[in-house]
Amino acid sequence: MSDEQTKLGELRDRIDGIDQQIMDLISARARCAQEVAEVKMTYNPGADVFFYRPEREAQVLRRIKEQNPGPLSGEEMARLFREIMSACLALEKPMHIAFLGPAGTFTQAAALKHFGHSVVSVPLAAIDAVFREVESGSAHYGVVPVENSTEGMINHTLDMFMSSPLKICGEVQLRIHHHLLASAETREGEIHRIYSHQQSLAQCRQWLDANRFGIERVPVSSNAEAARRAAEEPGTAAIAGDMAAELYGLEKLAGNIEDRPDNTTRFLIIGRESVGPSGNDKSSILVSMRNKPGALYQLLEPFHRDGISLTRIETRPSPSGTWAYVFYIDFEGHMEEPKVAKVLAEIDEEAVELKRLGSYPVGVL
Ligand SMILES: C=C(O[C@@H]1C=C(C(=O)O)C=C[C@H]1O)C(=O)O
Repeated sequence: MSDEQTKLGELRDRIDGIDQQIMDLISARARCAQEVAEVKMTYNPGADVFFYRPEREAQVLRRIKEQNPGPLSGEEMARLFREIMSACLALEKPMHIAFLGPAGTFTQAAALKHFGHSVVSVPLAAIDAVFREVESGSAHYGVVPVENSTEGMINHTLDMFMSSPLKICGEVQLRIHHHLLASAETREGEIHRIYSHQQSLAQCRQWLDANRFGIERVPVSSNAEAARRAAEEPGTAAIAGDMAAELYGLEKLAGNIEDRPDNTTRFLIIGRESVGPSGNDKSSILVSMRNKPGALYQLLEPFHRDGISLTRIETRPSPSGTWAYVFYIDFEGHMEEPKVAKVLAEIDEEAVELKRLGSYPVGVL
């Protein structure tokens, strides 16, 4: 045996030993999580016990990122632990997660990034269908897109909160990389039409103008639908992400064609239960004010006075009348914090309506 082979043999023996230890430890962890579930059931007999605790999971992942010794990056280590927690939780009851489908959308990628792969992900055709599925209890949680760094807010999602009783339970951000995709049978020169979702066409507008000028762009209901069509219709291409490319067996003609390299979409996790404080939280509210001078100032002043940072404010037309507005506001902090509770109580006195959409951990992954 050569020196190289001897050394490799030793290292592989060590890896085998370490793998055995990792497996034993993961199994011990899984048994602990099972015991947590038993304790929750014992102390809440007959209740519909929520095993999943978003604030606790956020704390676990944050600690992993902070204490990770390397050489793996904190993100990578947290991703591995995300999957371990997901598998442990699924021992009790795999969660059903409704998302804006079809299979292969960025929303599905966001759902799996947030919950890990040991969930049942349920594709639905529209944002309001995702809300209904969670409201009815058919799904435990839902995942919907809310804003994109290039294209702005997804108004349909914001407007759903005006009428829905659901809470925001979490957020997850996903870097969005778009590719120009076609089936193996389609040659580049034959492409006469490019399918994609409206948002994605907008996110790649400059690239398309510079590189595929004059080719028809056809908006469809999702990127996954675009990929499905490109797979079926010769002479067409799709703009979509890796998941859709893989699902429909498409080849990449050009990769990462989004105009802005930091192109990111933020998704919300919606559920029926409020989430407790995790130590690093955000909150969202909807407020409608009386239409009088200084109304917006009056709304924002208490936040400023108490040093609460707003992370987003968005204006939407109110469903109740022409030229009436509803403000959608995200800010730092949890509604159970006294300072936040005080500001919200003040706003409640002045507002026509204040709807608390929820407090939730700042996205960790
Ligand atoms: C174990 C618990 O239940 C679930 C599983 C977790 C885990 O595997 O670490 C964390 C939070 C919950 O989603 C718990 O509440 O601590």
